[in-house]
Amino acid sequence: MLLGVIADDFTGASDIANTIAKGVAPEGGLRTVQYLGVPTTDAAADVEACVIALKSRSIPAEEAVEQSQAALDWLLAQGCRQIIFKYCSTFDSTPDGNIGQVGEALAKRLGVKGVIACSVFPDAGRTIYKGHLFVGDRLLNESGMEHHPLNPMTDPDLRRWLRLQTTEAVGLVDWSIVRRGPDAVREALAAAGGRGERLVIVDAISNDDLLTIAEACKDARFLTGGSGIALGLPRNFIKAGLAKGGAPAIDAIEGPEAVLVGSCSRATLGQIERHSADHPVLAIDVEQVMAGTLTSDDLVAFIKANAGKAPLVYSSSKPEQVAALQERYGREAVAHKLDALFAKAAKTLFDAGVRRIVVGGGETSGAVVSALGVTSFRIGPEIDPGVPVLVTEDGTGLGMALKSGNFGAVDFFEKALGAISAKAA
Ligand SMILES: Nc1ncnc2c1ncn2[C@@H]1O[C@H](COP(=O)(O)OP(=O)(O)O)[C@@H](O)[C@H]1O
Ligand SMILES: O=C(O)[C@@H](O)C(=O)COP(=O)(O)O
Repeated sequence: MLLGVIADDFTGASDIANTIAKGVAPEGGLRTVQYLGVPTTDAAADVEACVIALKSRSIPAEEAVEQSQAALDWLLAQGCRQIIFKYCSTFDSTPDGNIGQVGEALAKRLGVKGVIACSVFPDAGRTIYKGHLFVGDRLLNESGMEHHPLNPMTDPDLRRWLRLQTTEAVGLVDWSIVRRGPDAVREALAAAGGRGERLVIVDAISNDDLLTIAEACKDARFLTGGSGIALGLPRNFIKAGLAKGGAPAIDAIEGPEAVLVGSCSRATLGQIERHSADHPVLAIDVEQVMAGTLTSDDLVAFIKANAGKAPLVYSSSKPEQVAALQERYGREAVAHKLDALFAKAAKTLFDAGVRRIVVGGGETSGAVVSALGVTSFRIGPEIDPGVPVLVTEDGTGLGMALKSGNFGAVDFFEKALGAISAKAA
């Protein structure tokens, strides 16, 4: 086993699994499996990269650390040479955690300092300059992420934000160093470690910068960041003769379909609007869900009645409506109720024969996949940057796409259903 990843949510896990499986031309990627939770058995002999999806982004920090340590134990037992802690490209966390606590705990356990913390993902518009995170041409705190239902991102200065979650100093390797190449980055990280900086924000504004950083981290035991940091890592192993490379391939999945959306992110709202122009969509009335008068049976009935037409159900609302619902019922209570609603609907639909399920939202995906009892996925082709086709390994023939809230082109939902059933070229 070459590469082991601990991801703090399910969409994030499939994002980085996609990056590793795809790699970069001409070498290609690694044979990658995504596990849902810490596996209880060893990985298959042909697997070169394992991504463990946790649901630890929004839980208390001590629990997130505990789960991440358990994932690390398993990855080390598989013989992984390099470990990554994957978090969101928009640095999703609160002043209470969990990126800092988990990153520090894993780094301490592995006995390393001067560890990169880089959430850059240029293909999805995320760049870091002078330690400040941009989404497209806006700073993080003006990108829509300031309205996130669970972790409003109100500060684009990642060193300052991360420092709220760490016990040790946080460093910065800025772009003037990154542009000088891999040796300069390696030296700067070593110097940061020498100063006692455990985690170090690293600037990057392009995929070329990420390839520089990956080369600098060729021998690093531990990295933290978004999926972008993995871009050049398969190539390191392939060039060293430790893996063969190539493109990901899986079987096409046919069968009835459903699109379930709990993400309230800006990109998702646009995708729902687009989908509703020529497909049946059901807007969930959250007040009715909270009152118990709208249940998963209503979602299931709608999906079944519209089989074959790419039916979509969503709870997603605009920021002011989300705020009003949270004010009335409490943030956790609404999220919990909606996650449970989608989870139950997905399980009923799967039992009724639905075999292509597309989910919008990280927390929502975690709830759905857990309810379906899926333990691992093989990684297929990329649908849009950061979102691959996933097919269950257990022979149930379930094809899925787990879309991070802010990912995907405007026609994502229709495209994803098509990609799951598309035969390999
Ligand atoms: N209308 C709503 N009001 C409040 N919270 C909502 C609403 N719809 C969904 N949610 C909750 O908001 C959270 C969205 O997070 P997530 O699914 O991770 O999406 P994203 O990927 O956009 O972050 C979920 O826990 C979901 O249950
Ligand atoms: O890094 C990213 O942006 C994604 O991989 C990710 O983690 C998305 O999380 P959600 O927005 O909660 O889906």
